[in-house]
Amino acid sequence: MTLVAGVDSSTQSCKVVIRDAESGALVREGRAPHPEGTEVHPDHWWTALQGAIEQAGGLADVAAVSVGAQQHGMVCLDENGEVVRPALLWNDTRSAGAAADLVAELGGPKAWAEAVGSVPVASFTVTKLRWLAREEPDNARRTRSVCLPHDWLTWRLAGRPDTIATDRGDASGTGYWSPATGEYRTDLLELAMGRVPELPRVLGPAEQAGTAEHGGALLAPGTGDNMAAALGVGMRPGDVVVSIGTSGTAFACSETPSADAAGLVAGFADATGRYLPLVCTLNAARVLDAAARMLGVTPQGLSDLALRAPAGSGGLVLVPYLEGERTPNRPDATGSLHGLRLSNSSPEHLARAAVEGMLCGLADALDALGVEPARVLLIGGGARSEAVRRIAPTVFGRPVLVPTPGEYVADGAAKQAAWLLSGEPEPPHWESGGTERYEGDPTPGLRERYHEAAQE
Ligand SMILES: Nc1ncnc2c1ncn2[C@@H]1O[C@H](COP(=O)(O)OP(=O)(O)O)[C@@H](O)[C@H]1O
Ligand SMILES: O=C(CO)[C@@H](O)[C@H](O)COP(=O)(O)O
Repeated sequence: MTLVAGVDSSTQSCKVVIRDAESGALVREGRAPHPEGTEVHPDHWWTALQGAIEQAGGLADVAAVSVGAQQHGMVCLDENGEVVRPALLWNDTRSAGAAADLVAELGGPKAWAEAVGSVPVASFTVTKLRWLAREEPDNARRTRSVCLPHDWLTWRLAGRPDTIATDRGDASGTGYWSPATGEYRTDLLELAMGRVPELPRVLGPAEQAGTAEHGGALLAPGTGDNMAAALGVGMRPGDVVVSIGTSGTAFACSETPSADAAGLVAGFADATGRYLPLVCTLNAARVLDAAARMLGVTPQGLSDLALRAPAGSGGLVLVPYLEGERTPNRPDATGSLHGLRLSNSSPEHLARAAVEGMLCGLADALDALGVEPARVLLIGGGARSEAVRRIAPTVFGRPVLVPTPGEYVADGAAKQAAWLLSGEPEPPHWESGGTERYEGDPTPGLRERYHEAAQE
């Protein structure tokens, strides 16, 4: 049996799956937590990766490895390859002002959408580099090269060779690489930083990034976590995937690049050579964590409570902007409760309002994609909640399919590794565990009440 490993180095944790390259059967797996915070030293990702690999029984018998990771994070390296400062993550909003400045300086949102497929908000790497140049000029001067979380981990697995590699998917989240042309826009980096640091080489979908320093496994290009999830879940044309992790994302696959001047849809590339229009919110699974904490219950307890309350939570609306928000672009917003009455002042109503509020944000994300999906697939840690699975169709106004709970980002990375080994033109097709279908009547007035509350 030839084994491949896939890594998901996402916001909250690192997961490793080891699968049979031929059938995709799961052989072993491991995981380790990441520290809290929106600014994290990459060494923590490396430590977690080592822990997860060890728990998964090591990589000694693995033929190829691929790393999927959280998108956008700014990793700055000095002339010796040392990390200049802790990475600013995708959910760090301190560069919101820099984003607004950059958008204005290039001539507005349309100019950015045409240049790189996306209008940058604080999540995008380019805005973090502008923030660095303005707020930490010494660190900006010491920065010789800039890369992303998955690029850095792949480079570390390779034993820190002279060059760093990335892929189309993750490059498309920088704000200085164009999915439409497949080229870096170094003029935009110049605009952000006043100079152009060294950048990773952008590999094709099944191109080799290197060889692991220990054990000699081949290293596949890796990609951003959403692109890896698309591959892992076996996305088909017409599918929309809604992922409820630390971020909430809704994405479709497309044969052509997109450029939304309204700035809601990020025009990413995917991990197969195609495109991945995507809408991202900052507030997803952690809204449920916060609600469970406030109510003093476990995630299971929150789900039980939410399912005991009436649809629409008796008019109670929770606007879930606990970390500010990215879509809509409201980096300084906070969460709020609306419509509180004696009749809905119960743990059950609050639990349901948290689930419904979080899902209303994702329903808007789904709508913003502007596609009529043939299937909506629900994945990510939050989809493990029974309440989320049962309430989602009543908020989205359409049935949802929930694949067997699993680590679809790590699985997609494992598929990339198997693809590299196969040398085939398309990634391997592995049998999936099937999906469970959830249906429910749309809740009257829910999204209207949410929109009214979110605008206050
Ligand atoms: N049964 C559950 N019910 C509700 N939330 C859950 C459940 N299991 C996991 N989660 C949540 O999923 C989140 C982690 O999801 P994950 O997709 O792994 O995130 P990320 O990829 O951003 O690190 C956590 O916030 C966790 O609380
Ligand atoms: O910023 C985005 C997408 O543009 C996020 O989706 C990050 O890629 C983090 O993902 P998770 O840790 O929530 O999976």
